[in-house]
Amino acid sequence: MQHEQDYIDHLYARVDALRAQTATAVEEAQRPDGNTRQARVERDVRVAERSGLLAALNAVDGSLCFGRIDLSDGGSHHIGRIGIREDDDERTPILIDWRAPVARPFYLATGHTPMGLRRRRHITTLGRTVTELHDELLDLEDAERTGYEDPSGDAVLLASLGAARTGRMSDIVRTIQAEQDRIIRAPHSGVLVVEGGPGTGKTAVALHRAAFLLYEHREVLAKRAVLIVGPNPAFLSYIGEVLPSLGETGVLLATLGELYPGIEARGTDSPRAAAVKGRAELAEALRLAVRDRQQVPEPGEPVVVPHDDGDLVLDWHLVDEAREAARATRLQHNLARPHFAFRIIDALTAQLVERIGTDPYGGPNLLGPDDVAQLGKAVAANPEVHAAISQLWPELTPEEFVADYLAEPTHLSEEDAAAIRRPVTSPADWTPADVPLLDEAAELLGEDDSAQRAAAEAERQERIAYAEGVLEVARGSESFEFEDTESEILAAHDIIDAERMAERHEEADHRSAAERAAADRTWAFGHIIVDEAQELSPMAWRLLMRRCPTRSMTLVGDPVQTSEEAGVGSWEDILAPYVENRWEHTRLAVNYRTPAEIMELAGAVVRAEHPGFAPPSSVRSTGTRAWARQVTGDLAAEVAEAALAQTPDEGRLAVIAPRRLHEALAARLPGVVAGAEPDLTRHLVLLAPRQAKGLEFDRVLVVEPAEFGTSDLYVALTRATQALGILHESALPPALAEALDAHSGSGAPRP
Ligand SMILES: Nc1ncnc2c1ncn2[C@@H]1O[C@H](COP(=O)(O)OP(=O)(O)OP(=O)(O)O)[C@@H](O)[C@H]1O
Repeated sequence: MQHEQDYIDHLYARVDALRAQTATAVEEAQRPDGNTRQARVERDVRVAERSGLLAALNAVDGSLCFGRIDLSDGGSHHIGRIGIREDDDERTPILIDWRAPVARPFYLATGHTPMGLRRRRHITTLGRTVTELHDELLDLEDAERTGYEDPSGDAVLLASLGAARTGRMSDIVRTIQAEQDRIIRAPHSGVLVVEGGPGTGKTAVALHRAAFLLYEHREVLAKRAVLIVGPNPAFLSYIGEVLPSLGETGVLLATLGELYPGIEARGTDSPRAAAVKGRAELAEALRLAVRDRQQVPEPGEPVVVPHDDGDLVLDWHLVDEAREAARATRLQHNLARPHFAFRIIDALTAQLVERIGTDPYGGPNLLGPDDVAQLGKAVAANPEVHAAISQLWPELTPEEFVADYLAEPTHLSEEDAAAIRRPVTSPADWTPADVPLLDEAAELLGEDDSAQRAAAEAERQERIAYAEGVLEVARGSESFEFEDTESEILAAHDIIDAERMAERHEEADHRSAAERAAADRTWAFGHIIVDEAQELSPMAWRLLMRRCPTRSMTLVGDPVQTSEEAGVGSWEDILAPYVENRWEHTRLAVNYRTPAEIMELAGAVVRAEHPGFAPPSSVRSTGTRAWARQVTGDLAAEVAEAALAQTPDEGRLAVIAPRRLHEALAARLPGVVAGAEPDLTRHLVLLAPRQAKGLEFDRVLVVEPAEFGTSDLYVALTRATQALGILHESALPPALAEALDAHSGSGAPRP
């Protein structure tokens, strides 16, 4: 133990030295040092490089090193959250990043396939103090014993699974299991689907995969960013600390409702409305609705444009011709509009030329080319003409267009139109299901961004000039001790081309790639991870696929837990339109969260609907069975009483109840606000079943389960890591009652 303590002390001494050095460098670099270009360049380089390093060093403090592998050839490596090198001439690695190939046997080696290892050691620390060691012998011939042998090999895993929850997901880097490791390190390209029941570590694996990909493909991914899509804001805050704890910040976490810049979709739809808005047919309906906005007057009812030299007339024939010509460009609505306008202006000018220049004696038109050009300009500048063009082919923003469409939906059955008909009168009315419609509209309408593009090119030139200065400085600056020599922080030295450097650092824009991506609807992400992927509608998939033209994606989900009516039940249905059958499917089968006793109940509930259903097998049992109690008095009062009695001092309790009970419950539960985004860091949390998706708590009280659909009930029952109780007024769903009875045959505890 002392030996490990000494080693860890040495690692921390190195980290402290690096940190002090870095903090001073950041401080110095931030000091105003004149306004010259060179000074600005130097300062930006230093601040950017050192701040990134400092953030990573701070993130891993207290949990730096967690393992050691002893090799058959006598060597050994310590494994940690980041890589660190010694301050010597060889820059000897003294801590190996868990993502490096050298660390891989730590996760995969078995007695059967030892991968060159003699021993695997788990090091547990509290702050900087080593508290426990657990060794696994992988070479059974090896007679040497350390006294820390863990014959089962899973003491560290079981301790972490049984630990009290904090309301924030923690990383699993110490105990990644082999089946999970293979997914985390799977190749970057293509679509990988990870399916598994509740608690099988899908979310954990997805997040560690993001960290791994950022390490392995930093060059591309730091520039293009990784997008992680989760079901709701509470879930994102639940998982939000996992990547920073691994030293990674270059990731954008977002719900679907946040993926249209400028809109915060906080409104709610009825399940039926969300389902209709999510259907793929909406794409065609919107396309046709855009065409409907390109109008021609009825025959015999021309649009008349008042003019000093006599009214100008836009009849059916003339407008139709202009419209066909504009459509023939195959440009999006707003981009084709100038073509339409040009034809109309041309035709109106011809009318004027005809009227003004006609030779009363029958000769050729009296106007010369200059006169005609002059008239054309006057027509083009005429506000009445503009008004007529806008009436026939309006310039539309996606927001205006979708709001108009929702006020009067077209190209849908009357029933579907009625389900989604709703005025959008303020930005607060937008719902998450509207976001894919807005995005679709933006694609159909197009944006005349030629001015922005010219400005961007000018800015790019400026950046290249600036990067030349950056290179000068970067070449002279010292490197860091990160073991990862490919790290973005280090790589400034290797880059010889100022143009690439300009693209890569984009120093003129101080936002990170993730920040820039968040503000840009057309951003192409380097990789997209979708959690609870089964819930997304076909329209949402269209949006996500547009954000990832390379189709480098990891989709994790569990079709059995689908609760959204709009959700797509099968991976084939989701993916076939985009990648046909070119996608990998992989399954996780072990439940690390829910004890076996609870999982049996949850499995029975689903089996009542799907007889062949096999839930994932739980890795542990607690010996504590679930309990249920029928309430005859005031349900909210009894739930509150039970919740308060059982809220742990350490850890978390969730009450999962139908929304209709939330106000009554919130009134009785301290610190709980009905309708608000739940604060998961509180010891007691109130949730509707759908808000519970993806989350977990030490204890869970499920209230009135007869009001939940099967998948919602399955989700609710599988959230507990320790204990589950059920309180109900109405009869229990029969499958649940039966399963509880089977348990109580052996005496289920009733509090
Ligand atoms: N290898 C592991 N070591 C330690 N803990 C793990 C491991 N794998 C998973 N866990 C833990 O198991 C719990 C469930 O994991 P996670 O939330 O990722 O499951 P999930 O499959 O996404 O579940 P759900 O479908 O219910 O959302 C988490 O507490 C996670 O930290």
